[in-house]
Amino acid sequence: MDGRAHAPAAGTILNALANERGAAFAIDLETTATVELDGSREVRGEIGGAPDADTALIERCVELAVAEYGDLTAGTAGGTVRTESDVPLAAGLKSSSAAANATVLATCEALRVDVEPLEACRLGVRAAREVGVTVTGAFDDASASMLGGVTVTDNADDELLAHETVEWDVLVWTPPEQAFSADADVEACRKVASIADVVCELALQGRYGQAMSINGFAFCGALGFPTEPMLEALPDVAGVSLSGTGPSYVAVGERQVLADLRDEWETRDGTTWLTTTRTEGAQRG
Ligand SMILES: Nc1ncnc2c1ncn2[C@@H]1O[C@H](COP(=O)(O)OP(=O)(O)O)[C@@H](O)[C@H]1O
Ligand SMILES: O=C(O)C1=C[C@@H](OP(=O)(O)O)[C@@H](O)[C@H](O)C1
Repeated sequence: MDGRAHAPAAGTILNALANERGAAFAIDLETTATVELDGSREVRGEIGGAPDADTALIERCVELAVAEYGDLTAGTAGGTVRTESDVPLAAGLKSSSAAANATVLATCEALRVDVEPLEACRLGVRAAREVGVTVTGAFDDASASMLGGVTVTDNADDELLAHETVEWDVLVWTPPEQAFSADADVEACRKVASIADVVCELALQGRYGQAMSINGFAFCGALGFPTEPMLEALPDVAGVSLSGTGPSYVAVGERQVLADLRDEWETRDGTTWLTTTRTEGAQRG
């Protein structure tokens, strides 16, 4: 019983580490998961190109999806899961959400069951909480990846507050470091909670660019990332922010403005992508 699915990465509008409310937008980088269920009673995970990375998240996603939707008497417990990804791991671009969503959907495909997208998304969030790769559950990132477009969420109860389709050009810069969400300084983030409340209000009003830039300054301050990349982007972009807990930065705005900014961001080490938002979220097949 085989299944395959893919899910996009995302960039940040509001980091949920301050007040558990978050907002994110799907971007055109993606992760593909392939699941084979063989009744072997154990799930073995593999991450393409990263043999030493932690496979607990995708293994737990398969286990939970089989337990929830599989017929265990039909020999579905156990098997293999493999991801292939364009999304750098632990770079603030929601590699974990993309991997979890793709894996849950690939398992549903292998089981030949239809599951409502937000239900599948919440299962991946549960897996992320159980294996400890998240602080709040990151339903903001997971829902943006699952649905496409922008989502605003309350991660305290995995509630979707807003979902909007957007078509933006996006510039991403990923320095050559990693920053695992589970290691983030949550106490420092909580100090900017009153600023995060304002960012949330702006996001709920659809003022995403302003929301992003305020988020960026607040969380660069709280997490100790430089604001220079943001100042290089402003005032010409519509919005710019540290993405997630870093180290990546994302900017949105006119394509030519972003192309000029890319020339500046490219003088630093790392990788830049001039890409777009994704209106279509995670898909089976
Ligand atoms: N392609 C992938 N396949 C399987 N697991 C992945 C993949 N990408 C990320 N993960 C899981 O997510 C963890 C990183 O999550 P996190 O620190 O939140 O980074 P990000 O901001 O990229 O989501 C990794 O340690 C790994 O467990
Ligand atoms: O673990 C979490 O609860 C979160 C991690 C952060 O994202 P990254 O995983 O991209 O750093 C953050 O932006 C998100 O709102 C919540």
